[in-house]
Amino acid sequence: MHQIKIKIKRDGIALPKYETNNASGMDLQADLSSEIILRPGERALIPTGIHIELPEGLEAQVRARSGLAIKHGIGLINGIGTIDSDYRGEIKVPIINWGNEDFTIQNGDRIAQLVICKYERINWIPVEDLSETKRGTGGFGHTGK
Ligand SMILES: O=c1ccn([C@H]2C[C@H](O)[C@@H](COP(=O)(O)OP(=O)(O)OP(=O)(O)O)O2)c(=O)[nH]1
Ligand SMILES: [Mg+2]
Repeated sequence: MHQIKIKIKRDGIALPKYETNNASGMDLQADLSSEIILRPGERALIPTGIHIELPEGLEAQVRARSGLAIKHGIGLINGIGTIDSDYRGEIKVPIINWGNEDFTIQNGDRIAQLVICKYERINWIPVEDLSETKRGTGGFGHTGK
């Protein structure tokens, strides 16, 4: 288990936690002074009140919660949010209401989840030719349905 530093903006903000024994994600709670109502099609950047310090080699991914997606059409505008290991700002969640009803977010609501992952950094080697493979340049449905 990695020990990761976390700074919370003010008293009363709970640390994100795993909800079950082997959950990969920790839910992120909205840190709001007043509720936000998202009309259908509206988006908002929701603060969480937390800042983290990841070591080189670990990133955090902000992912949607499937229950909110299925029940209310709530998703992340950016697909999966990337929290770089050198980011020290507040983690924020860019959410959108894809549903057809208003969605209300209150302080403390669990709006997304945070997954800590390993990442690799690379150097490019520019070349003229790449190795041959059976797939070659085929893609995007090339192997059939
Ligand atoms: O869902 C997200 C995505 C990003 N971030 C923060 C952490 C991340 O390290 C930083 C930059 O994110 P990203 O690289 O995805 O955005 P950008 O538009 O490329 O901004 P920048 O030019 O600052 O890299 O914003 C969040 O708080 N939530
Ligand atoms: Mg960037």
